[in-house]
Amino acid sequence: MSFGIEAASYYVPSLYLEIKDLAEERGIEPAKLEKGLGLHKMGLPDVHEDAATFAAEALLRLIQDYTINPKEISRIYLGTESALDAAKPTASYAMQMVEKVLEESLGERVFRNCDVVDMTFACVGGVDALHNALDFVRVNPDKKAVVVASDYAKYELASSGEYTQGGGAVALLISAKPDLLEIENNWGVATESVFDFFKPRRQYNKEDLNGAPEMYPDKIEVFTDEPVFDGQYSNQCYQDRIREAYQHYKEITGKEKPYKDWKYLVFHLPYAFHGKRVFTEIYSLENGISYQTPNEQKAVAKSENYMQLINSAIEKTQRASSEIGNMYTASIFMALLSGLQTSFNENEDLSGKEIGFFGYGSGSKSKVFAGKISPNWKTVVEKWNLFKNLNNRRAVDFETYEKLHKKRLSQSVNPDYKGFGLVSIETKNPVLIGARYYHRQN
Ligand SMILES: CC(C)(COP(=O)([O-])OP(=O)([O-])OC[C@H]1O[C@@H](n2cnc3c(N)ncnc32)[C@H](O)[C@@H]1OP(=O)([O-])[O-])[C@@H](O)C(=O)NCCC(=O)NCCSC(=O)C[C@@](C)(O)CC(=O)[O-]
Repeated sequence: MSFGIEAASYYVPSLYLEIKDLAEERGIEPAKLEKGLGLHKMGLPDVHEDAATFAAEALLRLIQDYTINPKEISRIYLGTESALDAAKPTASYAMQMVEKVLEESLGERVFRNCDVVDMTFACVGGVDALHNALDFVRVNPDKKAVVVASDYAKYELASSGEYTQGGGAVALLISAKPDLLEIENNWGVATESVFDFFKPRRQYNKEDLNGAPEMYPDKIEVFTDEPVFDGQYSNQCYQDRIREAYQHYKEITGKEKPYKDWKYLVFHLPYAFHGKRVFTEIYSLENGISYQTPNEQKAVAKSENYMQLINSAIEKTQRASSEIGNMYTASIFMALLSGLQTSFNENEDLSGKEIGFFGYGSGSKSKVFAGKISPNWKTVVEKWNLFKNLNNRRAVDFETYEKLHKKRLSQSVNPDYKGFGLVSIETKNPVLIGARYYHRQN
């Protein structure tokens, strides 16, 4: 029996900022961001959007595009590091929004008996959700589970993370009928507790907080959506963890150079070119290439053989990331969608081809695993129109971007938006303070 991804959907917010506009305002050479890191556009949530609306959009599309009976979904595991509450899972908000839409046709509370939970380990939380969902269907082959990865990657203005911002969600149906990708049960894992990127509770004066200061006492301890991070150290941790997880994968599978069998190498992409920049280490180890300095490592990236590997196995998986930016937990899945959509558009036959995955989450953990493309993969991909949809978004100017970032806008940039949106956050009723209310605009 085989297990894996039966169907997949995504949601990307409809606003974006051109990276060259950001570069100009911040005094950064655009070529560094475009040619050095592979960034072109940065996806941005509108005023009414957050990780819960992203997740709800992706979940609803999954159900509608593939005519799934929601009552057959036994579990919804949501990977996120943009949780809206420290107790009530973001998955419960997303589930409720979708239930409301389905109410008319299917009756109240279609997810009444569904087991819904969030999973958090920075960017690898979505892969953890996938891993657990697969374990669940392997034990219960007649059941289905949904994985949603949803995040808003936000950094402090003018920080080195600012140009990598992005957001959105990917939803996957996991079952014993893997029409898209069959996933094997071998998981290379590497974990080390480090402080490369994290979101601690921090104390603020209420006037320094974004949003609605009237909601808060004078001093408040909150989790903010902007991380504490050390960019170059986080790159090093990412490189170390994927090397260790890949080594572990080799040990448990007995495969000698597994990457050579993989049609696509799908990485967690904090920015488009990250995978190809860090994989030089594993590539060198596998091919007996030694280097002493960072510059010598960079030279490996320019070698003819490595360039060939990038062109055939990595470049197509980067394309969506260049248009969106970091999606944290959803980035690795969007990289998969990007590669498959490109192959679909180019009429390639991927049936039976193997794909290798390199997940990473700061703090830190990596998971390396692999899957095989199913003969039916095109029937899943034909619903996506990924690049067409990315071309239909609305550009905002730099001033609007900064206002959105500082939460200084009270009206949506796109007042005619269609879809899920936050309507209000309770500020008065003491037993409901902070409760979030959503609706769907048709
Ligand atoms: C990612 C960094 C560190 C990048 O940091 P940086 O300082 O912006 O860039 P850099 O110096 O590392 O690289 C710039 C590249 O542009 C090139 N360049 C320079 N100028 C030009 C030019 N004119 N024309 C063409 N190319 C140019 C330059 O040569 C170099 O390319 P290379 O040669 O090394 O391949 C920064 O953006 C950052 O701090 N980001 C936030 C943290 C982050 O994304 N870390 C990534 C690893 S950790 C991770 O992935 C987890 C995460 C972040 O997603 C969170 C989670 O798990 O939840």
